[in-house]
Amino acid sequence: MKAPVKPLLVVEDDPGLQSQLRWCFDGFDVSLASDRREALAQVRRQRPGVVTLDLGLPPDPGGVSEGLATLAEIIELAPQTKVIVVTGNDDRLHALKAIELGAYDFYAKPIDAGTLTLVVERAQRLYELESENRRLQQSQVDTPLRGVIATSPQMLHACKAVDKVADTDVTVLILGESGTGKELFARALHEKSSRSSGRLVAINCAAIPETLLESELFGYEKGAFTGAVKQTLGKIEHANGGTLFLDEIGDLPQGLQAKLLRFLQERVIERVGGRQEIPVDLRIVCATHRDLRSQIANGVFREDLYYRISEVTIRLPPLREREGDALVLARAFLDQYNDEFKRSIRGFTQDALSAIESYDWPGNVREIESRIKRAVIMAEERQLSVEDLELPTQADRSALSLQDVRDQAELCAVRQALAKADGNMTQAAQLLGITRPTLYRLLEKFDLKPN
Ligand SMILES: Nc1ncnc2c1ncn2[C@@H]1O[C@H](COP(=O)(O)OP(=O)(O)OP(=O)(O)O)[C@@H](O)[C@H]1O
Repeated sequence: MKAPVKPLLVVEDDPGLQSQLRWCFDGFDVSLASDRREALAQVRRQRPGVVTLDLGLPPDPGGVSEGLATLAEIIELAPQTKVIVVTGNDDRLHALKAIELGAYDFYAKPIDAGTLTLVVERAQRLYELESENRRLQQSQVDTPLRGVIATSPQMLHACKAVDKVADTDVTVLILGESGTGKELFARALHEKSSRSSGRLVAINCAAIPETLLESELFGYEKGAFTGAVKQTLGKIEHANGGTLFLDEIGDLPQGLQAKLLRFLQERVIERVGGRQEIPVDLRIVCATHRDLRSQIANGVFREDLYYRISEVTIRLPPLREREGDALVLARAFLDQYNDEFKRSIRGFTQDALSAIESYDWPGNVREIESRIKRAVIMAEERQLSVEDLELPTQADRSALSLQDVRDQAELCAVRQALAKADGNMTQAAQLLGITRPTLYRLLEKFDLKPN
């Protein structure tokens, strides 16, 4: 079997060295570039694993400014590529500068083809290992559902549930806090189902005023109300043959709950202002962040509708309860936004990793995504820090300890009581509802004087 071609880019402006280097790397597909523009064009085209880069390039062949600028741009464009800079003899200073900028290694002229080949092969091996590693990491986080990134057992369980119900027609209720991925799951469920060639029509029951929601869902006939100038189909009819996603079902007004229940039981609708029963064949997926059972107990959600919409319930846990998912999501969003904004940020500082793991993520995946996106755009260093992510540091977190909060409240109350009682200990103790000895102990604790 033929070994795969390994693209290698040689950036060198000396024609003599170009022809020497063109043939000396066995097993590599060598391309040549003699200046920055050509080099970047080749990197874009070939995506080489390794680049050898002469630092003395035109228009500054006697210096290093052009070579270093080319290096910086190659790393920006292809952060995974290993760049070996070729320097003049005895030019350690610039070689070290290049390493600081992100070069993988350096090699001093005069060129010895055998030694340079060894350096290039070693770089290529590392490049391949890292690529393989990334591929493996990616396959570990790939779940059976498109677009869903997760490694925690809780989320893999939810993915499996989607897999099992996708091809049935059962009504699915997806529960979870805001930003946990309910809509993402609804879309994945639709795509996996036999109705995927039909449409997925989504409607947010909380975002549309009650007066409009009925006609949005069921459509209306011409003349049904002022402004109904032509017959209009509703979301339910639009979803015929596909899936209807009712987001925030817990906010569906009670009058419409009865109408939806009727549709679920009989699978026919009547447009607003119409008399005709229209059969509709679709699958319903609902989602809510509300606790429907307590809404039933409070009389705001119909129990019969609840049983209809929850033939299968899938719970998406909040991010703080998913073991290991925050880090996996953070890395995946970093890759995504590096690509999107053409940045080359290489991971997170150790403090940032700890902060990501220990933060509560009240906005769940939506919050982690937007924090990483903002940080990728704004960051000035090569790694994202706690400050870039605007997450609480260890110091902030300990300042919020319950004991500190209690102490602060106690201190404030004691000061107020002493001020009101004008330093009279008996009165202050009465105001606080404690004994005088306890008040004395508090004064000692906070190093306060009665007056
Ligand atoms: N496991 C995940 N992997 C990748 N992206 C995710 C994941 N979960 C959620 N997201 C992304 O997070 C964002 C919020 O997700 P989504 O809108 O599905 O949440 P939701 O639970 O429906 O929120 P809400 O209740 O506020 O409508 C979307 O951009 C979505 O793509």
